[in-house]
Amino acid sequence: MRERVQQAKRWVVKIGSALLTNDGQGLDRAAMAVWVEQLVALRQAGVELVLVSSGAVAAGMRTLGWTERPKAMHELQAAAAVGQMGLVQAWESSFKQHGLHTAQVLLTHDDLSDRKRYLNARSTLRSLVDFGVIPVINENDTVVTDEIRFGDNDTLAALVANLVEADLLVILTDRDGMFDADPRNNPDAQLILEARADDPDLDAKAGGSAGALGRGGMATKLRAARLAARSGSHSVIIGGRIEQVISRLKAGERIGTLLTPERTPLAARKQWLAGHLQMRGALVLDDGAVRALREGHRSLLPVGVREVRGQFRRGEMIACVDVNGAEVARGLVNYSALEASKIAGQPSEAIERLLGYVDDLELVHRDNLVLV
Ligand SMILES: Nc1ncnc2c1ncn2[C@@H]1O[C@H](COP(=O)(O)OP(=O)(O)O)[C@@H](O)[C@H]1O
Ligand SMILES: N[C@@H](CCC(=O)OP(=O)(O)O)C(=O)O
Repeated sequence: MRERVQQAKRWVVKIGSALLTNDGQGLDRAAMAVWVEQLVALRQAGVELVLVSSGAVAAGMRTLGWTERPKAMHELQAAAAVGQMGLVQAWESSFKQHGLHTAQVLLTHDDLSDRKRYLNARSTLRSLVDFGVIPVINENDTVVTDEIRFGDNDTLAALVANLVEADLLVILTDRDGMFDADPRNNPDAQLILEARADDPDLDAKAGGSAGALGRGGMATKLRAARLAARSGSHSVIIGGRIEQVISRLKAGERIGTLLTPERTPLAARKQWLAGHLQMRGALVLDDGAVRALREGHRSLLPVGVREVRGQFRRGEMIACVDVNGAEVARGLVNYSALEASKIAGQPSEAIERLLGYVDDLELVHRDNLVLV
């Protein structure tokens, strides 16, 4: 089972508040340096990495000299604004010692529920990863209202795992993993080493609320693992203070709690694509493009499109049909109908000249394409 962890090519690593701030005593830079060392080694082993870092509120509280987590939203938001500064500075300076750079990405719920913003966030994160930069993500606490909060970064991390199509979500927390009862009240609780994410028996075990600093507790971590499993990602819930935790996970050691999905990432994503979206229009492909999709399993480039039918926006679902109107594939389109009609039949290098900008070189990326 642990070979899936070893083989995972794209990791999202989430670090909780309690862990990062050494139970509220301010950012634990020494611990951060140790994780960074291991994360750098992961990168060197070819793993693509996205970090989700909590701790803004906890770090801000410390800076402002507050000892108790405030309840009022505006106070929490103020603390987050103060704390986020130190948080990203600490990550940047730690990665910089290894010659790597970080990028701050602050997201709200709206950014991931709107298709267009979702695609934009996805391209930006992918580009950052391609440039060798480590995205450090947190919720945009200073602007969110109650209705649009993720609230806990476990959920945010799972949605990021969906967004970047990660094969592994690692949730680092202050316990060794998920136990069969809350270890705060049950000294005999046993660590769960492996389980199916969708196992209903887990719900009763992941009870209890969060610690004094975190927001989620184990229930949100379980929910996060289930969300990540929907796009085929494995999750590990594990203690961030375990010695060499990340390197040992990478080496396949059976530590922490591994929660497995029922399907592989691509199959899960494509099933979602095939079943869950309404078709908004169609692209008529020439024979070469039909072959490239069917036989080469390639992305659809504008050059192979003869005609654009219907009205659609970036991120919506369209059908790809051959010249006789027979459906070849369906997928999420990277350009609106108007933009698509301007670039249809043209090489991808011409997109910038024709539109004045380039979102993607493909009209439909093969990861977002299902053959029918
Ligand atoms: N079954 C369980 N196994 C492990 N921890 C649990 C369980 N149920 C509840 N918890 C509690 O969840 C806490 C971790 O959640 P939280 O405080 O939100 O941490 P983080 O800041 O890492 O997100 C643990 O300290 C633990 O007391
Ligand atoms: N965005 C918040 C994190 C929310 C939170 O507390 O998350 P977590 O500690 O992961 O349960 C912050 O940076 O303080």
